[in-house]
Amino acid sequence: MESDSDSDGSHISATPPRDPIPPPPPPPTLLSSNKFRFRARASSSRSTPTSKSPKPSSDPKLSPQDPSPTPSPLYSLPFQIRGPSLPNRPIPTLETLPARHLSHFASFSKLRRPSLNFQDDPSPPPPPLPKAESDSVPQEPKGESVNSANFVKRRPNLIGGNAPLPPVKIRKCGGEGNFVKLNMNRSSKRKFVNRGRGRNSYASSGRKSYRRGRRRLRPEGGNEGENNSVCEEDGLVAESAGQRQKKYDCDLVEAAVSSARNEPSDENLVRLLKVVYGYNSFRDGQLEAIRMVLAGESTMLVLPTGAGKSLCYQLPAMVLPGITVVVSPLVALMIDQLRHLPPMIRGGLLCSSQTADEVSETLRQLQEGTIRVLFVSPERFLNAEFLSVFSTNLSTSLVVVDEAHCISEWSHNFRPSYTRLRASMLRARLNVGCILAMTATATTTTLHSVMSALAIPQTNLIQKAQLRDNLQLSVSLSGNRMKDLLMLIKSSPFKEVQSIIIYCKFQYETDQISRCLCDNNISAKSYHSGIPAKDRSRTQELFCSNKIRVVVATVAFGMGLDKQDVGAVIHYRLPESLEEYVQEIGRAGRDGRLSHCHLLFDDDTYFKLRSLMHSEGVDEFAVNKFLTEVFSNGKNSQGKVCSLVKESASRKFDMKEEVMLTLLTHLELGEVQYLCLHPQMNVTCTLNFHNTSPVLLAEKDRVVAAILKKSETKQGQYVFDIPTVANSIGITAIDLSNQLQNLKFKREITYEVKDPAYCYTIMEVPGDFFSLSAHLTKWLSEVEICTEVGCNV
Ligand SMILES: Nc1ncnc2c1ncn2[C@@H]1O[C@H](COP(=O)(O)OP(=O)(O)OP(=O)(O)O)[C@@H](O)[C@H]1O
Repeated sequence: MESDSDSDGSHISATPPRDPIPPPPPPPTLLSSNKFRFRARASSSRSTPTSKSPKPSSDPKLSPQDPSPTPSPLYSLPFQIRGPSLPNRPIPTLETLPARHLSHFASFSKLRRPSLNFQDDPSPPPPPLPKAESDSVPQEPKGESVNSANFVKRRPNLIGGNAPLPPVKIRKCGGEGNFVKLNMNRSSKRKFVNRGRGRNSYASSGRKSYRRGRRRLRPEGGNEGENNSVCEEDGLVAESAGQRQKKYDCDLVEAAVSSARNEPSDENLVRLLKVVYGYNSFRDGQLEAIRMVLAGESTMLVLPTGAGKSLCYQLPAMVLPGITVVVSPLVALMIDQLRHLPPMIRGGLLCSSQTADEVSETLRQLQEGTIRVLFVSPERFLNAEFLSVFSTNLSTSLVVVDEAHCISEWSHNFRPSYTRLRASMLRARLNVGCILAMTATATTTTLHSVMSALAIPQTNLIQKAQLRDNLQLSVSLSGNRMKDLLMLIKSSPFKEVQSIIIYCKFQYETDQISRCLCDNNISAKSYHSGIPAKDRSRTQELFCSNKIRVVVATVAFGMGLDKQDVGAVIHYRLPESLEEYVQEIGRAGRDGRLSHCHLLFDDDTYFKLRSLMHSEGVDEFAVNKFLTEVFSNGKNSQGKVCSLVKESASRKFDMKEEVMLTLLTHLELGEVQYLCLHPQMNVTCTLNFHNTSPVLLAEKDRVVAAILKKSETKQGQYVFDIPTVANSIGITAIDLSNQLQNLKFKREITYEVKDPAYCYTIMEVPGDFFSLSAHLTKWLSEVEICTEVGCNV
């Protein structure tokens, strides 16, 4: 019933509402060394005009006969599409340039639409795009809704201290790694067989096992995976993880950990790196970060995607005495990180897709000290059972906040529940002094707010250059995106690319495009937060093991994706901000090879996005109405759990869900604590009685009696609000759902729950709703302004 929201990525919100208003004064610069090395360049002299005539296509599905709407190039056209099935047709490109020429992050809303009169462009305009006529090429739907859900927030370490260190005990391991078993896979009939030599005992009891390293996943009795194709993790190291794993020598590892504990010198750390990972040297920024963490210094680490941030907590996790807690925004990301832990580090994860038994088992192993690295979602910090484990004598040495930019309301991935992650809270709840915040993308303002929330001194920022010379960027104006996308993908250089990610804005688009690609014999799958977690996870596996060529995804895909050989990223629509664009193209070419990033630009999306940015502002009246509803139970609700159904509230107040959650989080964590948020849950229950009559059952069971009292009956079914029934008999919603489970187990009832809702307890009713609404609205609009202008980037 409880929904942590950690499972689907749907809570990775889009940028908070924006308002294109003049920029605020720049916040203080952090460190002079922090500068991204992108250079702004509006146009490139490398552009080469082309004027080839279109030839008829031999591809029956794409017969370009119609000289229809001449695509207006924004700039000259260096980008040629040639292929057997296509005419020599230039895709009109805005620019083709390496990624390092990107300007500092800024909002796309600030992009000035380049003039189309070619006055800057001495070259003749390109020939018209030929019209492709194909049954399998659907036309762009007109008038799409833009309201889609897809728019998506010291105690010193003991090294060198006096505290006793636990003995260095390295798990005797072969090639096995950390298994992830989640009930999200329960419905799958497929079983994956671990080809490693052993298995981790910490794993909970799901049905599907994953193995770390190169995903050698073999479906039992299936064809897929028979060739055991391997997901390349590291283009720099030729040998496979399997080969590396064989080289583990537990005694050597134990000795290396022990030396690093006694003296965390560079030499000892490099030795540990070598014996555990097989790498000869640290990458830029890694050693610096590890040294800081081992010295108990909270650190902000900004390294590009694929630069090796994970190693900066994995290695300390082996050396530090207490456990390492890694906060991650997505279950898929946690699973991936868990899989990639070196086999000698025991890992565990807690997420909403696990059963109560799986959660209890993980917590038990945590208390026993079996788990060294625990992955959790930020919502977990609302969970009393989880926090109670840390109030015992469990020693936590390090908290890692992965994708730390989600903390900042100025960031493009702001996630309200990340706001909870403050140094004071972590210190109070986990008794931890050292925090490592990691991100690949952050503006100066984002960094500033993350570091201030986590009390990371400005001097403890490690930020390395984000040069990605191997990314070739291009843009084309597109009249019919679907058709142009197909042409693009079937033409050089994209047709030679094995792994491609296509980013879309809307969920329906991803499904539509993947179907269209499959119709055209291009293996593709869609990925968005509306797809069940197990299917998304399967899609990611298939992509990583090169069983499918294309993933068509919303923003939900890619954070933490460790696939080195993604050869192309195509943006089907303009992303909302340059920051988002940079993060998404960063998934290409992590193996250092030349990779291609193409953006299909169109006026429609540009104006639609721009108007969205104007229209998303929340007005004071709506905030006032929202507050009135939130506190509608007023003082009578003392200690009782109130709920606000997300979907209906969003419609009623015309507010996006993440704006509502932002407001609620502010009401909890602002200057005055007006409320206390609980985990989100489905609050509407529809129940059927089976064996015993409801009245008889109610005589023996007070829960049933309360249900009968507080329900509406609809066609013989009892419909009730879970918090209302729980409040009426003074139990928690969790207790209530446990009792319902019991009754279900005894075959007395069956029930279904729906309507995800924010749940909270009122701590204090605001005295003046008007001034609070004014304050909150002002705060939100400051966020908007700052996000709009890219905040001093
Ligand atoms: N010192 C090193 N030498 C060689 N390879 C390394 C080194 N450190 C890390 N790697 C490899 O680089 C790859 C990427 O590492 P990792 O996944 O930690 O990157 P990341 O920075 O966390 O990326 P993302 O931002 O996408 O999460 C991994 O395969 C890892 O084994």
